[in-house]
Amino acid sequence: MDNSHSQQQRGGNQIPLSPSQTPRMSKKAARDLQLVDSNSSNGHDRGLNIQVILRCRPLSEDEMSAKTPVVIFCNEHRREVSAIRNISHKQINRTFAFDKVLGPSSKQKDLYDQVVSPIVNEVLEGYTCTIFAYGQTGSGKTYTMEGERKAITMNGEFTDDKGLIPRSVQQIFDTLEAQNAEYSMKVSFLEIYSEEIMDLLAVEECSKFLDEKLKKPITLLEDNKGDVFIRGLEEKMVWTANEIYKILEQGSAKRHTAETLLNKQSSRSHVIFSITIHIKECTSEGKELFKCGKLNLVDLAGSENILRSGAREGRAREAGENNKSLLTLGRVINALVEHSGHVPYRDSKLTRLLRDSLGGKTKTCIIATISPSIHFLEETLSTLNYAQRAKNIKNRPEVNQKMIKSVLIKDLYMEIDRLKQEVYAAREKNGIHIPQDHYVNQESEKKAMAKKIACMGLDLELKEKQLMELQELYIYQQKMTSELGEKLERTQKDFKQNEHALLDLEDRFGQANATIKEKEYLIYNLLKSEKELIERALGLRAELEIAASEVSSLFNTIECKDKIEDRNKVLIQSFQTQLAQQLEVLSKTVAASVTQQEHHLKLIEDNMQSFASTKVEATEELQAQLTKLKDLYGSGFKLLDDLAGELDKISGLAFGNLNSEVSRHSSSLVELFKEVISEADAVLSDLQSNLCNQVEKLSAYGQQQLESHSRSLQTTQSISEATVNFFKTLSMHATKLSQIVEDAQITNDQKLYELEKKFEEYAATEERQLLEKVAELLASSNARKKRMLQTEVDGLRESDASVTFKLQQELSNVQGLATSVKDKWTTYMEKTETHYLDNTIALKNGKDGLEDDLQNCMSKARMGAKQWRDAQDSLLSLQRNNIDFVDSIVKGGVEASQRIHARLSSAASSALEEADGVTQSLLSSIEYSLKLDHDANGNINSMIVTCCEDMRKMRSSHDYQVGEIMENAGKNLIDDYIVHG
Ligand SMILES: Nc1ncnc2c1ncn2[C@@H]1O[C@H](COP(=O)(O)OP(=O)(O)OP(=O)(O)O)[C@@H](O)[C@H]1O
Repeated sequence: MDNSHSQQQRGGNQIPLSPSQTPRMSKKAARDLQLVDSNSSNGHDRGLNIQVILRCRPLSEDEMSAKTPVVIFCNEHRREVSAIRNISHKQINRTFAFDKVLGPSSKQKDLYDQVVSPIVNEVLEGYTCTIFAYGQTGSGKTYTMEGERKAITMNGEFTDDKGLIPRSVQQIFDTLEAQNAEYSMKVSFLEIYSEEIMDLLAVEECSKFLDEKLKKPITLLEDNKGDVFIRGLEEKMVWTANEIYKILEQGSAKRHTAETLLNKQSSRSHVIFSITIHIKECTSEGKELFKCGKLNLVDLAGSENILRSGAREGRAREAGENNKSLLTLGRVINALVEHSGHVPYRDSKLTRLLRDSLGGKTKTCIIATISPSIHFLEETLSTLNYAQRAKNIKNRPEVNQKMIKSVLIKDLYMEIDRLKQEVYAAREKNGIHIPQDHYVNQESEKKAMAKKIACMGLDLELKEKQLMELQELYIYQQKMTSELGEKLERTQKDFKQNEHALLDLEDRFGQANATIKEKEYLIYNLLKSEKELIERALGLRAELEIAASEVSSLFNTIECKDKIEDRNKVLIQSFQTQLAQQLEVLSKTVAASVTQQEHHLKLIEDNMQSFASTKVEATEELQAQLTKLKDLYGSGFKLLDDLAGELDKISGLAFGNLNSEVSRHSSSLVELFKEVISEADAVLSDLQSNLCNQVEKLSAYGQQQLESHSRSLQTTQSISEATVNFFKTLSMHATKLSQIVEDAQITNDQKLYELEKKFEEYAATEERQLLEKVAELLASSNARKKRMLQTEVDGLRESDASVTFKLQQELSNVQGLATSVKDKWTTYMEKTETHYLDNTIALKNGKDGLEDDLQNCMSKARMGAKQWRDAQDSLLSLQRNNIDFVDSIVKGGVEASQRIHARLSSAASSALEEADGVTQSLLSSIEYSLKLDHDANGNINSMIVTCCEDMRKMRSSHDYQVGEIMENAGKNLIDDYIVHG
């Protein structure tokens, strides 16, 4: 009937174990021992998901009386829980599935039977199992783990409200007793508060320092292999269930005492109650083995957030630390679910201690507790999310290795020795004394702790700074909150005012609705008509766009035309400038040629004048020589007359008979001389007349030359004048042409501007009219526009054609003018050539005549000389004939005659000599004159040839230039008007 009693009776079956002995230590020892049983073959080593149970508590009495709405609905059958909330602005409808769902009506027994009992059986099989209770404050964690405080009756019996811990304890003992097993059991009870571990089973040493010693702080350490163990944790051996209940009561009492001191600590601390069981087994070979099972029952702190839990100032750290454990637990769960490489077990003591329960070899169950109240919906959803995530964690549960008795005993002896040493050290010396290796370990731990403390100090400073910032933020937020509160109040006031206004507005709204309906009908009709209008307008717009595109193409054409006209203008201007340049060159060439010709003519004139003067001089010299000759002959004749008178006198005196003869001879001689003189006179007069004739001819020839040259000068001048006139006319025509082009352009521009203006006016008018009478005007408008455009285009074409015609006319005029000028030029050139040829012929004739005359003169002179020689011969023969005859008669007068003869001879020889000299000089003069003539002829010929050549060259170059210019101009103009056409 009393479980504790019955257990005490079976105390002899229980195995005493060291308080610090844990399954981890068993593992360590097992390395040196024989491995008896392997759990790898039992099929439980495969990944097994953590079991997650959802428990929803019922509404409390207060909540029920306040008619708190329920927002959580559990479907145990489908193992689903739904959070449903319907508010106008926000709608929540979420469903979560778990391994088991226990609704508000579920009892403690239901949970235990369905969930915990199988776990306890696993523990008794040698597994380590952990059960977490997770949820917000007041959701029923403690109720689930421990049960109602009044669950124990006055007789020490439990009511139906007892939690899973007492039920588990009861089941363990019941099972072991039923098996009649030999076992040992130890329990530990600790609390993690502000990341500090408190041993809830520690003995109170001194009531004086109750506060300090109330909970003995213990440390969490890791060995070299990273396994976690707790130094200084009390593990109490228990033999009966009642002992455990007492321990639980004591531990809870400690918690409650602290709670009164630290103000509701329970909801912010994590509590772990552990039961470790060693059960003896005998193999078939008779060997004694010990299997070890462990059950961890964890009541976690409330999962609500720090601010909501009301942590302030000094308690912020506490809340933060507890929250740190919870947050780390969450992060560990996330890391395990997401299979990330690093799992932050070491970040909190809770996760360090329960490392094996999360992703390790432990069988784990999480009981998530929630409230159905609407007020905790947010936290409830958070818990549900958290639990659902935790569902995905996989553990690989393993049965703890079994140990043989001897090893276990050896291990226990070692532990006893260690404890004895501690006791010995304590007895020998005052104060605290520990063994050497413990001291060394503690020192190293101290150093590590000091380092850690330094780091934590820095961390603390940082955290304090952050805290300050957060406090400031918090103050600011509070300020904001108060402001917002004020605003809210104001808004509420406004809201009330607005409510009245809203009612008015509602009335108005009703009226307006009716009006709107009427207007809607009107708008509908209007929209319909507007739609039709828009369709029509769109059609019209399309047509307008087409018209606009046509107009733009027309504008483009006109623009193109403008460009062509501009180009023509530029071409004409360039042609004009080119023509002016070439004309200038031509006029310069003509002027140069005229100057050259004038120069040539002057040269010819000078030459002719010099020739004429030379000729006149020569002729005068010749005349002078002839006169001299005449005088000489006259003096000779006079001398001869004198001699003859003397001879007459002598002969009259000496030879009377001879008078007749002498007079006969004399008369015959006189006659002869007269004849000779007359002949000589005739020859000389002939020569003189020839020379005069020649002079006349020369002067006539000079005159002729002068006349011809003045004629050619006149012709050249007239050619120059004609050319200048031609160019003047040409430039006048070019000016006219450019004027015509400019006029045409101006007219076109004007017309285009008018067209544009007209088009704009038309477009505007049309638009206006179109809006009024769209459909009717469309056809007429288009026709009008087309007509207008056609008219304008025709006008433009006509003007273009007229301009083209004018330009062609002007071009033909220019061409005709150029042809006539060319003809005139040719005629002038032919005339000039003819004149030059005539002049040349006349000059040649004159030259020939002159040569003939000179030849004639020469022959006459030769004849005169011959006659003179004949006369001399006749005289000599007459003298010889008369010598014998006169010898006798003129014997007396021989001497005189001889003297006379000698004198005559000397006179005759001197006369002959002089005559020869004169004749010689005459001949040389004639030769010089001939030479001069010849030279003059040569000069004149060469000059004429040069002139002719120059004229020919000039003519050909002028012809070519003028032809080329005219040809180019004609070509350009024709080309341009071909392009324009
Ligand atoms: N399933 C349930 N059925 C009936 N009553 C319950 C249930 N769960 C909780 N309660 C009641 O709700 C109250 C709060 O429960 P409990 O103290 O266990 O919450 P808690 O989560 O442990 O809170 P804290 O974290 O503050 O310790 C208790 O009075 C308890 O009796």
